[in-house]
Amino acid sequence: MIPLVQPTSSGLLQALEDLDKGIVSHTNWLKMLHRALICDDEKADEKDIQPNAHCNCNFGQWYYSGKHPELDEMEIFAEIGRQHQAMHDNAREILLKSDREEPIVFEDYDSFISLAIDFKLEIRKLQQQIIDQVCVVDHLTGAWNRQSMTSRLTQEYERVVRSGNSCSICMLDIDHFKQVNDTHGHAGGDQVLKGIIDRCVKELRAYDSIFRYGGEEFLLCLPDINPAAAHPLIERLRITIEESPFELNNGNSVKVTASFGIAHITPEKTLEDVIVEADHALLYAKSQGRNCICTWNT
Ligand SMILES: Nc1nc2c(ncn2[C@@H]2O[C@H](COP(=O)(O)OP(=O)(O)OP(=O)(O)O)[C@@H](O)[C@H]2O)c(=O)[nH]1
Repeated sequence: MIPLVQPTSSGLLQALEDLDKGIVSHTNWLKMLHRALICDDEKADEKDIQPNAHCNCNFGQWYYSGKHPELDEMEIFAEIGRQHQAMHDNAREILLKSDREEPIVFEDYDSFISLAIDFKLEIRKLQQQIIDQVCVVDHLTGAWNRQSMTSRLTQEYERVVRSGNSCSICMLDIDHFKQVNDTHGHAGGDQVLKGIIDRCVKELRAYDSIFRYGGEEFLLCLPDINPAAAHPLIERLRITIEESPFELNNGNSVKVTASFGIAHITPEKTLEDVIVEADHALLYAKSQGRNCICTWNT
């Protein structure tokens, strides 16, 4: 199953922009390099002849800055770094040959230009991966978004039907959240939403997933858990939310509670039925005074 949450995407969106700048600056760099090689009155940039030219260009400075931890863990990002260095190393060799007035054979040129093309294609591939990731994640909380929920839950439903394994879903809704916004502002409310996800990550299992279902409502998918075991797991989460105050950036501390509705996936029900059941169970929990769990029994 997919993990609980993904890192929030503001860093990734910034990376998309920075990668675009990398493409633009290297397109300009290629133009200047060709000029230096072709036009008699143009000289190569001294920086391009240095052994560490790949660290000194704008993209290189950004690449080695360590300011994008989300990318540093991606294999494709490491590959881009290798290609970028190889491209600069090749350019340096060509420029030095030109300086020494040695012939630049077509193999030298072809290998250099292939590296330059591959570098650009690899950056475009990374950008596509980032876009795919950003599109399935809720930007505020890092939970999976509603668009990704149906396909993920369908996979889980099919697994239950195929293998007979159990799976529960749980609706979580923060109690009186409007009051949090009214008292602490929308920014304070946003911090509480993020804090709820932190508490879910702490209490749920690594293979559970959290989807942002609506404003202050989340759907938890709990695979391989029998109906009897789902309740104690969610009870731990309920208590953690109730007992750990949320520290806001403005120095205030807020206490909130949440209500929960649990339903179980079974082959004879549709996925839509199970979501409706969890929703009904949640409404019942609200009607019972909130800060409690209600399980739909069929
Ligand atoms: N800060 C913040 N508020 C949100 C967001 N999305 C929805 N809300 C607010 O969530 C509140 C939900 O209010 P209600 O549906 O009345 O529910 P409630 O106050 O939690 O009351 P109960 O659910 O009945 O306990 C509204 O005030 C919305 O403006 C968001 O992304 N950020």
